[in-house]
Amino acid sequence: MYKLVLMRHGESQWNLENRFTGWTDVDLTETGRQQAKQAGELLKENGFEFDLAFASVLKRAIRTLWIALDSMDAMHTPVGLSWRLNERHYGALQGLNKAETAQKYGEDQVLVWRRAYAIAPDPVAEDDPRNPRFDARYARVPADQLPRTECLQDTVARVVPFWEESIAPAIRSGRRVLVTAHGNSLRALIKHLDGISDEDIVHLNIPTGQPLVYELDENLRPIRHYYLGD
Ligand SMILES: CC(=O)Oc1ccccc1S(=O)(=O)Nc1cc2c(c(O)c1O)C(=O)c1ccccc1C2=O
Repeated sequence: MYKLVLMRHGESQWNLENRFTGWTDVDLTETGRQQAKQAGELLKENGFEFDLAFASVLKRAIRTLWIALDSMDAMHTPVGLSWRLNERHYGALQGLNKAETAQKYGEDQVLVWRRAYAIAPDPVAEDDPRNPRFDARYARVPADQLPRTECLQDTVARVVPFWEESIAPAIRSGRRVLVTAHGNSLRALIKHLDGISDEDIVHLNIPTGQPLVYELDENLRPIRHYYLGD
């Protein structure tokens, strides 16, 4: 039996302001840092150790990992970063809060988007500064793979290959793996692991800063999962 630990980053500044964040590189709040520290302490108290950790290339996930590893006294753990673990790209919604979104697009459109699996918001324009192609951290990503908006289906389509190519092989080789990522990129991973339907996945909400432990059989099929600290 293998164990895999997933963790959503702690509270960020734009979580607090109820803004769509997506690929915007906002940092953790002090509360978010505390959550990461407590998660690390919980993992240590429960005897967890890791041989490898993964995170997105967004600082709120990386810092969550750093703080958790630090409180486990395990900052020597090798870390793999990938854009494929980034949060869902929210296109032109990035930066808007609840009022601005409703004002700009109307409540009806918001309700459609909330429940949709395969509908993406308006993309950021090619020359919009928010276009990932202008960000050095994505320089080595082929331009046709870089999103300017995403629906949840798009996020699943770019997270699952990372699972197949990087995370699953590490687990199969006997490494104990920790993944710190985002609400929708973890939804994508969990959808794949548990075989959750397109309709149901939009209702799955993963709490921030709480380690989620998956026990996997020899074929990496989930046997059970539980949150530490419950
Ligand atoms: C709790 C909250 O205030 O959520 C916000 C934050 C910013 C804008 C709108 C809202 S809301 O109150 O309409 N709720 C709200 C709104 C939305 C979503 C969502 O999950 C949600 O809970 C989406 O997933 C979502 C996904 C893709 C496009 C738009 C939305 C969206 O507009």
